[in-house]
Amino acid sequence: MNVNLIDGKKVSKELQIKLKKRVSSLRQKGILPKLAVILVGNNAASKVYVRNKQITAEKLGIETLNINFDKNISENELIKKIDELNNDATVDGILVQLPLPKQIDESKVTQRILPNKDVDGFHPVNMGKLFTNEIGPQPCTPRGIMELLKYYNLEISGKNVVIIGRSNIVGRPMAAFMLNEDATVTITHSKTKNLKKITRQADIVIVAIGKAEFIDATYLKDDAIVIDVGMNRNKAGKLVGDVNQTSVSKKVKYLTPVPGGVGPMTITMLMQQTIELAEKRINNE
Ligand SMILES: NC(=O)C1=CN([C@@H]2O[C@H](COP(=O)(O)OP(=O)(O)OC[C@H]3O[C@@H](n4cnc5c(N)ncnc54)[C@H](OP(=O)(O)O)[C@@H]3O)[C@@H](O)[C@H]2O)C=CC1
Ligand SMILES: Nc1nc(=O)c2c([nH]1)NC[C@@H]1CN(c3ccc(C(=O)N[C@@H](CCC(=O)O)C(=O)O)cc3)C=[N+]21
Ligand SMILES: [Mg+2]
Repeated sequence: MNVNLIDGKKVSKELQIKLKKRVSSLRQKGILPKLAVILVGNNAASKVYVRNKQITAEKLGIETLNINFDKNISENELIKKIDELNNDATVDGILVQLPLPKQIDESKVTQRILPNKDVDGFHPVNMGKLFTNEIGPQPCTPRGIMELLKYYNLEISGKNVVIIGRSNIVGRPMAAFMLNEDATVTITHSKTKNLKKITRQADIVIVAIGKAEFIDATYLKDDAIVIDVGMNRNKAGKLVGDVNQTSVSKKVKYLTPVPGGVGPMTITMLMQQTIELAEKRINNE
């Protein structure tokens, strides 16, 4: 059986045509949607993300404010900047790139961003809304994955979904999204025993562990749908996922490639959410 590649680049392009129109209509009303991005230090995955965000925002007409801090910045300095952006009426969305250096408490930073400027959907108020199936800003990567499954008409209701990884960025919110669509959800992590036994029963496997090409065909059943979230550099410096794509593509039914799968969708969802927050300016007037 030949694997079907899930083309995140193509789906992104299609969605971005609609987003561009929404930006134009905002700009006609005098609203310039604006996203502020804070990067501390220079994590490799974060740098890819920052670069691609910049390119896409320009293409769609979204204003960006890029703020770069040295990795030794204090927590107080970072908090001060967030407060400044919270109070800046021209800023619709604030995103702080994760991970942050050790001296900075990630949850403190996440909670400092006003929930109505929390374009990543990581604030506990917004996470709470997601887990109770209410509307609010949502984490972009899992939201993008849901869009991909919808685009390819892949059924979720009643399916066995196994998520590998329990980060606040991907694994945990992914579980909530899937539960909201009536999947039967299992979250696994580094303390999970017999991981293979669990993943081999999954109809849909979402891999977000941060280890280059860790998952091979032996973890999966024949007709599985595999979503590879990983964004790693291999020894040759090439961008690879958490899934051994060569091994897996001989076995499964659907697979997201790296690059060109989940990554572009994360960017597109971030743009969409920035627009959604900017559109609220009209409703709040
Ligand atoms: N494409 C995209 O848009 C995005 C890509 N990424 C990429 O996705 C990957 C994961 O990111 P993120 O979620 O932030 O990573 P984290 O490092 O925050 O979390 C990794 C998770 O994987 C679990 N884990 C690690 N090793 C194993 C193992 N051997 N078996 C089972 N579980 C394991 C950890 O378990 P424990 O909790 O026990 O430590 C942890 O829950 C990275 O490569 C990152 O760059 C991230 C965000 C967006
Ligand atoms: N607060 C926060 N939110 C995040 O969502 C977040 C973060 N911090 N920290 C870093 C990770 C990583 N991440 C990526 C998103 C898109 C690509 C991406 O565009 N990938 C392209 C790469 C193409 C290329 O340039 O080679 C692709 O997969 O096709 C990469 C990485 C978001 N993250
Ligand atoms: Mg830290």
